[in-house]
Amino acid sequence: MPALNKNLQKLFTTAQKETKLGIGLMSGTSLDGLDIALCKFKGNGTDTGFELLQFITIPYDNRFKKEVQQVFAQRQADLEKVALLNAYIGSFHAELILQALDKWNIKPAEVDFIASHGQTIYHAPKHQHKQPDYDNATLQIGDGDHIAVKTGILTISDFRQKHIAAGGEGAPLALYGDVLLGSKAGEERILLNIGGIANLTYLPADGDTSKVLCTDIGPGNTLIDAACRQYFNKPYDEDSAIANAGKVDETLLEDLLHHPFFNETLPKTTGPELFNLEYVANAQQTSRSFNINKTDLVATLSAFTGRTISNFIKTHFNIPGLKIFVSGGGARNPYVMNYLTTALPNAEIANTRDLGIDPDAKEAILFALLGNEALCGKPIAIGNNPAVLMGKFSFAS
Ligand SMILES: Nc1ncnc2c1ncn2[C@@H]1O[C@H](COP(=O)(O)OP(=O)(O)OP(=O)(O)O)[C@@H](O)[C@H]1O
Ligand SMILES: CC(=O)N[C@H]1[C@@H]2OC[C@@H](O2)[C@@H](O)[C@@H]1O[C@H](C)C(=O)O
Repeated sequence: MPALNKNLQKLFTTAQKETKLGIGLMSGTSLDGLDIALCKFKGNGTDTGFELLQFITIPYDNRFKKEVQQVFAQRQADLEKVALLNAYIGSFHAELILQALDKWNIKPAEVDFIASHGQTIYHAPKHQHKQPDYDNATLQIGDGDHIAVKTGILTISDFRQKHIAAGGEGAPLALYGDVLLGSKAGEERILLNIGGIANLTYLPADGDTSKVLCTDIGPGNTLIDAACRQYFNKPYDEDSAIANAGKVDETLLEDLLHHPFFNETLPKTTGPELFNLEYVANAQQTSRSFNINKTDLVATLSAFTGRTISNFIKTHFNIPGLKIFVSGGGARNPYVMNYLTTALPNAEIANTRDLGIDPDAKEAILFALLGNEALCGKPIAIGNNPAVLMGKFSFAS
């Protein structure tokens, strides 16, 4: 009988370990940096014991951001650049992981696995691309083999393709971790993540997973960031300084809200392919608000984020005793957070820190958890989402 490939032998041993050390990586649509979460897992599924041991966001420099922006969410892109970036981002992320491990005094050999999201460069759900011959599609780059070979650590990557292959839109994948880490019997909860795009997971008090809903809502920070980059030469509106100095243009705000995306059936996903400055320019044209000053524009876009999130929650989850736990960079945007508090007076709004989950680390933790499930979990049926284990395995040699 031929001998079992050594990688597979090691994989079996790793999968059966009582506790595992895993690194979760997230590089989101905001392109602010790489989130690296070092987590310890015991068990799997609803019995997952989890501890965040270390977390760091390593900011991207402007040169890297500009390179990725050349292809990010672009209908037309240089294919050579895509190929180069796929390898480059894998190697670059590996380098950042090694830097983080060195800082934390941990040897790569102590880490059982890396779960890497990669960098989304194009997200194309069918309701958005509308091409009859094609189904949902999404593309994340930053190849897993490069990470595995450069770090020497088993790497699990490209999680979204399985979700699409099994009938989903490839996102949000947050629901699997949100259900495992965020549910509490007797409490009606929403876990709201305000990243580039805002999404939420509804976790019912009775724990009935068929009632769980996880969906994108619309823009989180993406339009605010785009306007700050374009008109203020700033990566984002730090502490809402610009929005707080501006005045909301109600006519433009109303027009921004008129898009079929907001009436799509749930769950639905989106990205900066739709919510970009062209979207804003079109709304400005229809509402004849081209002349508003740029400070008012940032205020209006911030209100747009607050309005779409609060409208969504009011429409779908008008539930007494609702508790909302916020994560993502948008939780640091006071304008958006104040908007939500005012618009949702019946809900209690807190931070995921109250659940023991660092709000900046949440998405990286969720990918680490998906990696743990890929190694030793079972597919879980949640709502009408595909019951699948996701991720592709890359070995170091
Ligand atoms: N002090 C602050 N004031 C206002 N906004 C802030 C502040 N700190 C962070 N942000 C916002 O958070 C963003 C980063 O958020 P986050 O890291 O959650 O995004 P992401 O992970 O790229 O998004 P996604 O979940 O869409 O993939 C910044 O681009 C900015 O808009
Ligand atoms: C295709 C893609 O990268 N989508 C991201 C993005 O950022 C937020 C929102 O849009 C969400 O759907 C998703 O990420 C999170 C981590 C998710 O899958 O749950």
